[in-house]
Amino acid sequence: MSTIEPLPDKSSEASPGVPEVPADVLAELRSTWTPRPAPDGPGRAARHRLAEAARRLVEAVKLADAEGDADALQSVADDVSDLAARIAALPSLRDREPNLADLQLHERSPLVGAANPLAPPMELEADGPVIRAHAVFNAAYEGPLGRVHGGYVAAAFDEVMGVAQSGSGRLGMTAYLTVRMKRSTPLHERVDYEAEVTRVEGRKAWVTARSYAGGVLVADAEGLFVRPRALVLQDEARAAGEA
Ligand SMILES: CCCCCCCC(=O)SCCNC(=O)CCNC(=O)[C@H](O)C(C)(C)COP(=O)(O)OP(=O)(O)OC[C@H]1O[C@@H](n2cnc3c(N)ncnc32)[C@H](O)[C@@H]1OP(=O)(O)O
Repeated sequence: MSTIEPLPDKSSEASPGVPEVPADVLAELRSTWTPRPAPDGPGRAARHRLAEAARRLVEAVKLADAEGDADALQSVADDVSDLAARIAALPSLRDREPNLADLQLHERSPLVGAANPLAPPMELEADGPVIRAHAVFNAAYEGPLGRVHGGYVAAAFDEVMGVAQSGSGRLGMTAYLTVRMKRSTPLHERVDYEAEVTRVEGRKAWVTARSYAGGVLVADAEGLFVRPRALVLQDEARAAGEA
């Protein structure tokens, strides 16, 4: 198995075809995913703890043996069902307008959200124009035995690349995402990601990304992010108002 050099520091490199984005604009674009801050109060800390407990619960359920004690499984199914009802009876985000902290990707996303039990969660950081991330996928993400399911391999890329597109100076939606899975992505060990914008044309931005396990390239991806026409019209109206 060939290994590669540690991920290069590209923080000071400008790619041809990618406009220079002023630091303040970039900071604003990236404000929806800032690296995860400490919880802003005891309620949020408790919510993160609940999500982490739910992650352990999901993995434990996934691994529960059908050949074990059926009565014990029925009993914990009753307990989990009661717990779900207790949580659903607590005040819900469905009942109020979300605030900025609720809307942050690092809070709510199914890949990086600390409050979302579906998220491993991935950790994100900016290194100049390059977005780096890492994650450990537990047994709940298993596709082929001992390996991450291909859909989650692609989803992790979409998240990292969706953040990296801010290097284009604007945000768009994933129009296409092509992932080349060169090797299996392993469970239970750290997977590293890096992504950056490689080309910008009008409202289209192309982003490439790579993932590594133990320093070995396991997958790479290319995606097109398109700023929706409706948002472009809003941008133009705002710019005309400011002129
Ligand atoms: C706004 C910030 C959100 C951040 C989200 C981050 C990542 C995500 O996970 S997004 C969720 C998954 N993605 C989606 O749900 C996207 C669904 N699709 C859409 O909403 C629309 O098709 C959208 C926005 C991509 C394009 O729609 P629209 O604004 O009408 O653009 P449209 O006029 O059709 O196309 C614009 C240009 O893009 C090109 N284009 C659009 N889609 C594609 C595609 N799939 N492949 C190649 N080119 C495409 C068109 O050919 C056109 O090119 P040109 O200007 O050269 O003729």
